[in-house]
Amino acid sequence: MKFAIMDNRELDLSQLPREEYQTVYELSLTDRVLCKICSQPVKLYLGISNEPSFYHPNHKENERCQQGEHSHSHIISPIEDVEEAYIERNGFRIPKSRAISTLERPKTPIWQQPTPLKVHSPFTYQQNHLSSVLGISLDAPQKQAVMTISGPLLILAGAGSGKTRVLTTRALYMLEEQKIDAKSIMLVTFTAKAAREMNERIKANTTLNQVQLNQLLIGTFHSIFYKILLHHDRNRWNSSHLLKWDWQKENYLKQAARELGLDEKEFPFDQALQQIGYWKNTLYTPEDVKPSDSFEETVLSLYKYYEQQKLQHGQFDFDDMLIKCYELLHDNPSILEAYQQRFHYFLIDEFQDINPVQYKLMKLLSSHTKNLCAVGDDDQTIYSFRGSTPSFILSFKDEFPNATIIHLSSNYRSDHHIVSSANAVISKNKQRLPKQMVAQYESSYRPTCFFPYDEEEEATMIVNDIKEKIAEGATPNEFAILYRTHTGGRAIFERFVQSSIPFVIEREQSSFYERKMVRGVLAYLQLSINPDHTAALTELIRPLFLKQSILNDVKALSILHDCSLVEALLFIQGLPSFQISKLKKIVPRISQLKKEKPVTAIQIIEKELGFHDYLKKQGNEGNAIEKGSDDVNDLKVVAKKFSTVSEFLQHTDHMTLTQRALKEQKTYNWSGVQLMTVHRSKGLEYKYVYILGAVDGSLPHDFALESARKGNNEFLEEERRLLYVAMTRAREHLFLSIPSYRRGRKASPSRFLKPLL
Ligand SMILES: Nc1ncnc2c1ncn2[C@@H]1O[C@H](COP(=O)(O)OP(=O)(O)OP(=O)(O)O)[C@@H](O)[C@H]1O
Repeated sequence: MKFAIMDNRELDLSQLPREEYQTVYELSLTDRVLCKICSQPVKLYLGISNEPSFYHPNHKENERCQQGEHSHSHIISPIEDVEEAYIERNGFRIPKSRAISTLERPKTPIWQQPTPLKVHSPFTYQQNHLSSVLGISLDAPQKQAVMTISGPLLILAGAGSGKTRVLTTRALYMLEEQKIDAKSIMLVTFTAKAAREMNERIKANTTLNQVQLNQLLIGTFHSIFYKILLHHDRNRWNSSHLLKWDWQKENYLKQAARELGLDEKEFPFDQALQQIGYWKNTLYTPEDVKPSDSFEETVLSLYKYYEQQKLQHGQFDFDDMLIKCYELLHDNPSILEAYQQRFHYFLIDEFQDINPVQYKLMKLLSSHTKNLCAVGDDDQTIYSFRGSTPSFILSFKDEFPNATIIHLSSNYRSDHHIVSSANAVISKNKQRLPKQMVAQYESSYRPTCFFPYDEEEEATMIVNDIKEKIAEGATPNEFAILYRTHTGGRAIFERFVQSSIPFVIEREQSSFYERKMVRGVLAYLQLSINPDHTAALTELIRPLFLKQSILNDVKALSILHDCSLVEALLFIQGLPSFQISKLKKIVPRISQLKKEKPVTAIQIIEKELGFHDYLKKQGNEGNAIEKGSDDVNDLKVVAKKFSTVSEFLQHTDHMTLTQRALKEQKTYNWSGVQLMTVHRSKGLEYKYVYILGAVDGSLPHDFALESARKGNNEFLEEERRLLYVAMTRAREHLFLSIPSYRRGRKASPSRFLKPLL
């Protein structure tokens, strides 16, 4: 049905501006929207596959009223309603009441049909000759990869081509057929999960007993090389000396910042830590670094201090596990020899993500036998910010001239249309080995783009689509929703919290509302409702450019003058005159904010209450990936859905507490729809995959576009690889969301998809 009544106003979906669909949808969930025919509550359908429409949850009622709407269509023609909605006064047409539907055609498209991606290459089935090795079926290149044991070997395994199957079968083949001593094999993975999986698969297929199996070394780089360090100096490398958490490292950086006279509250320490990690993983000591700008110059000073402090306190971090192990082996030939006597065969998974220190370690260890088998896909390098680089794959043949290179190019995971469109995307990268993945089957489904209005509607449409599919028999575990950055998952997380569908989110992820800038804006709103909100006042100190030490004065002043904490700001002594006049302007405005619509209140906070200046200052500090202004724009997208500040704050509190509770849960249920960043999805596969925000600015990320504008395409290529990884996670159904608006601004489809649209 296209018509409904809400608060005595008629809603006509052909006239309703698209930006209001989400609000009407949410109100329809609370029975505020009524059927035009029978006056019973109706819901708004907002999904992917069908056009939005009003419907009765009860099927019979729905049919009856639908027929009623058709037969009475002349009564409810939008034109007639338009006429009725106006009165003439002094020659002007004035609306009788504030109608939610506009009379002009909305500028945003009412509804755009989901569009399948154009797939240019037809499916040509090439039947692979499969044969069995130890009962595991393999195609010819897979088999060759399994059976090539001696010498350097690079297995270039495209997405879904059976890399994991090959690695585990290869290990089994070495143990079972070649009778190679388990002790002499080292298998390195990137994640503990991958290591566990390989272990289990090998265990399930081997005839070796547990003791023999335990001699096979399978682990992550960190676990393996940390064990070596521990073995050589248990005291020095005792885990109690490990700087495990970022906050521990940040403490050192903050100490250094204080000594350097940096404004501790303003500096992006997380970004600095990332930069230091990058230098360490590329084996750049503080002495080797040549800073390229003022930010790097500052970080270099912090880096020096950080390393000195660690040394003084006998501590180490995760990066040191690899660096110090490399130094140990490199500087002590006898120790290296001892390990070389034990290990003769080396297998490395996810070789495309190897960083210089990891590469050097493996090269050194395998230098005696050169039995180094690396499995990777240069198209899936997505960790360059940690120092990973595809260059080790690209130059493998130069490093090992007699290396065997095997290409696995059959994709067993995904349907032809998914493989073919992913091929079309990645083929535009320049820094890659040319190759094409070939699918093994074709289905009637096409990867599909759909066009929500914004992030909120995107989340609603996806959750409803999943509900429909579950009703048709799918299970929640078969779905994954992928986003570019953690903040990109905010709306979808909220929609899942409000739904009854089980879902799983990365556990360590903090709530969007706990981000620094968001906390800052919310503090104004919280103080507007409660001017004695101590935590909010603490947050407000930073955007007001006041010293944290002033907080105690403010508390004392509020007792002395018997006023609220906010009012006490006006009694602070000794401030420069510009700050006094600023506070005189800001303090009375804060209490008025609660009368505004939340989105208007945020605009006032930004423009009139000085938050914009604060943001600008933050923006200059080199935080390229996650800008504070983006967070504020995201917050405005949420705020738009609420009509009062207190409702909005209730929502933000509820979401923060829910996410905190998830984080703190002792037992965790891993079953449900998976919500994760694209980075996290690597190596995984799902029947249904939804990619959020396939628009410029999101995927590719803004910072990559910015970098490309300055002539550096490196990051843009990595963004394309991210999209490739995301698309190739899907087995049968792939949905790409192209919202018309993102962060409140008009968005355009990802440039990576343009050839396919
Ligand atoms: N020879 C084969 N016959 C049948 N199915 C296969 C074969 N090889 C791999 N597969 C299946 O293809 C899918 C992808 O395999 P796998 O996960 O090992 O790929 P991958 O190369 O690790 O993928 P990615 O790098 O994209 O994560 C799995 O479901 C696997 O069982």
